[in-house]
Amino acid sequence: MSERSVPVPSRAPGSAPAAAAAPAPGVPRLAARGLVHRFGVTTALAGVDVELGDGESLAVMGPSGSGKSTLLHVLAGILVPTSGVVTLRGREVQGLGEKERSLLRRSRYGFVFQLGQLLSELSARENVALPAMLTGTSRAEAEAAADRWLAALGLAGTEGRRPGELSGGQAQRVAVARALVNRPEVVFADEPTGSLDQATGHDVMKVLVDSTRAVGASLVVVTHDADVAAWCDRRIDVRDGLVVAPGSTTRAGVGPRPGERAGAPGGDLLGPGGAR
Ligand SMILES: Nc1ncnc2c1ncn2[C@@H]1O[C@H](COP(=O)(O)OP(=O)(O)OP(=O)(O)O)[C@@H](O)[C@H]1O
Repeated sequence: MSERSVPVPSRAPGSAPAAAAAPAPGVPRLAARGLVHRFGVTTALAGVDVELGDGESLAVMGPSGSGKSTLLHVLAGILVPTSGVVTLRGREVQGLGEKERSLLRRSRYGFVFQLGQLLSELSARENVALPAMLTGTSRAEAEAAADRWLAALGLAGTEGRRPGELSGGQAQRVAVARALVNRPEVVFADEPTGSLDQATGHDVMKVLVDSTRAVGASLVVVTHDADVAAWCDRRIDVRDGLVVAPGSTTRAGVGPRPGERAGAPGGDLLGPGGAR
């Protein structure tokens, strides 16, 4: 798809800019070397190396218990690895304190998890606005940005609804909007379609991949589903805490995505008449 066809909302005035400097040539956006993570006597990661380029999407596959979620949590600074190094644009982050890691996660990363992650007492608008408010954007500006994101992802008219009043697919689109409202550098998604039927999961993956790419973010997707992994530029397989099939390409650059007609414009997230 054409990146220009994705209607990315402009940044709200006064909203927190991505904290990143311009990327240094040859430095991966996110990288890990020799990651080991143990939970007591269980070794969840046994020495993982991984790199993620600017704007690249990476699927992490593997059987249950192989270490996929642990890898995502360590890459995202949710967990501190037992040993090994994680760098964001060349800067080590695994040694940061909890407060700094929390700030890093809020301001430079976005997260999409399985269904049920939205705050049930808040409206769709408030759920999306929250990360912007947590990084210093005023409520009015954050909610205006939230409305733009919801409209861009095909959810105009649902702003005031609570998660319980949304379909599963709509709720995951709200989650994608929430992950992107701060224009993160990396989006981490753990089984983002895990609770959805195949057709709805396809729609959510399309929105996730297209909109993440449109803001220039890189994407890590943990999944059991090869169809979900096929949306990503690259795939790694994790077994027993090790990467066993690094770098196999699942979608050779420009080929149509699953279910997408060859030659069809892929990025019309707004539907007919919705582009601005
Ligand atoms: N908080 C924890 N405490 C103890 N052991 C844990 C914890 N989290 C994960 N583990 C163990 O670490 C290993 C890797 O778990 P992880 O959740 O990363 O696997 P996974 O590949 O994501 O699995 P699934 O696909 O089932 O979600 C497993 O043996 C798991 O039981």
